[in-house]
Amino acid sequence: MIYQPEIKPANIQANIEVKHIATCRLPTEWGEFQMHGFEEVATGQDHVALTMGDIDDGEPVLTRVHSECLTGDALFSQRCDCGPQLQAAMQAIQAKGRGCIVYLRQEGRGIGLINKIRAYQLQDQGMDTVEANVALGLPVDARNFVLARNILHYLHVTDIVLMTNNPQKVATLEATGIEVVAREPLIVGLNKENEQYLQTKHDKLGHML
Ligand SMILES: Nc1nc2c(ncn2[C@@H]2O[C@H](COP(=O)(O)OP(=O)(O)OP(=O)(O)O)[C@@H](O)[C@H]2O)c(=O)[nH]1
Ligand SMILES: [Zn+2]
Repeated sequence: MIYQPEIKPANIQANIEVKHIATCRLPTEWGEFQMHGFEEVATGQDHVALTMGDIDDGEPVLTRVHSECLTGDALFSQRCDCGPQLQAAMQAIQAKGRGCIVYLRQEGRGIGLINKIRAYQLQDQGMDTVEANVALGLPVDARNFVLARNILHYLHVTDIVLMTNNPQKVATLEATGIEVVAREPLIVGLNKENEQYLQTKHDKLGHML
């Protein structure tokens, strides 16, 4: 438990039940993972987890809880650090031969792709990442991490070493019942385009950068 009292977890989050659908091999540039497909029971929204090695032996599992970022993860955007973080997490898991990536389809911190594009448009006009969401009448962070807990529990993972710079993610996961035994920073992908964005994440969202 590395909960820091000054960091408040997000409000008690709704339980989003998931069901496991299928699992396959996923050979990647960073080794072979198993890819597990899940669906939310209520909506059918899909999510995946990538795992490597034996993760159900009760030992803490090196884990990344990654939120979908189409622009950063797939389109090589330099507006954020998501793509390099995902890559670094996969590399770290390969180096250990054991770990888990929960890939949540909660694009744009949960506001969805189109709203993220709207928010980027406002950021092009001078707002920061927080101000843009507020100006759109949207939550700054609408993600639900109970979902991640449910996926981890399906995989028999209860104790994790979490790769993140976001202390609120640690606190929120702990509030869901996941034991975060340690945090590993993921400071990669800095560039001229995302300098200001990362500064805002540090100043307004408490990220440890
Ligand atoms: N609404 C909004 N979402 C963004 C923006 N930039 C990145 N995102 C989304 O933010 C999510 C990633 O969250 P981050 O705040 O970058 O990082 P984090 O997951 O909280 O913390 P780390 O574990 O350290 O990566 C992804 O879903 C991205 O699509 C933005 O300017 N506006
Ligand atoms: Zn991103």
